[in-house]
Amino acid sequence: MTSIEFDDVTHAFTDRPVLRGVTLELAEHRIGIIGANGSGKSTLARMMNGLVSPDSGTVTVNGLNVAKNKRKVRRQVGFIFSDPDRQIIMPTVREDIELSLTRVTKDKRQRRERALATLADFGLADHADQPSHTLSGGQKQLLALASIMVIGPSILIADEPTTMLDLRNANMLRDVLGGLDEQLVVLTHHLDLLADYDRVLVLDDGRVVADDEPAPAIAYYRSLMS
Ligand SMILES: Nc1ncnc2c1ncn2[C@@H]1O[C@H](COP(=O)(O)OP(=O)(O)OP(=O)(O)O)[C@@H](O)[C@H]1O
Repeated sequence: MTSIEFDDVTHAFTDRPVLRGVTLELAEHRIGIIGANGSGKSTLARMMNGLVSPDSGTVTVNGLNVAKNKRKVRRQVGFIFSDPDRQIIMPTVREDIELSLTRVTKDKRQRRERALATLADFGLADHADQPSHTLSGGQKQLLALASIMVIGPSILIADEPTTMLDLRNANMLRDVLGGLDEQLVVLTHHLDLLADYDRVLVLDDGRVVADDEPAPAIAYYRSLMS
């Protein structure tokens, strides 16, 4: 069982407060975070793997203070963004997965075997030797996800993972994310994505203003935006 805890976390960029005393314990399997542009969602998410550190308060992941244990935490917390091109590094699809696997095994043959098995798991088996930049947007996002999951994180944070995808690919990614056993935290403006999640938080101006099941949390957000 994984857990992410925020204890009275504040943060400001230059002088502008972005998070204002956030206290949370996130232990559910699938959690959504919604809120207006600039409400602080990405900042909150980036604190979960040490990309941003709090000005005051603490963030703890599986019992580890993130600010003091960034390396250990990053092995446990995977992160995907809207734009998979930010995460795809190698010329071919298989090589990209193999690069991630250098963190897991030194054995080249094992890396190749595991890369091919992972590509099959993520529906990319037929694309193993394709140049990564020629994949469709949906396939690129699957590759970015596969490259993260192959390292074996216990938590996945997805920051607007469907923003660049058409409806078919967004639905496909929703299903792939929904099938993961790992704890999942998704930030999104695609509210439908969260319909069967366990918990949805609404952020507004750096504060958690609703924390509920998806339907009431989304209804609250809609009322806030109207
Ligand atoms: N590196 C930075 N330097 C300065 N200001 C920043 C930085 N990162 C974020 N901000 C500011 O912090 C505020 C919160 O940004 P954040 O990205 O957390 O919001 P968000 O809720 O994820 O927004 P969106 O839905 O648009 O992605 C915004 O006003 C943003 O301009």
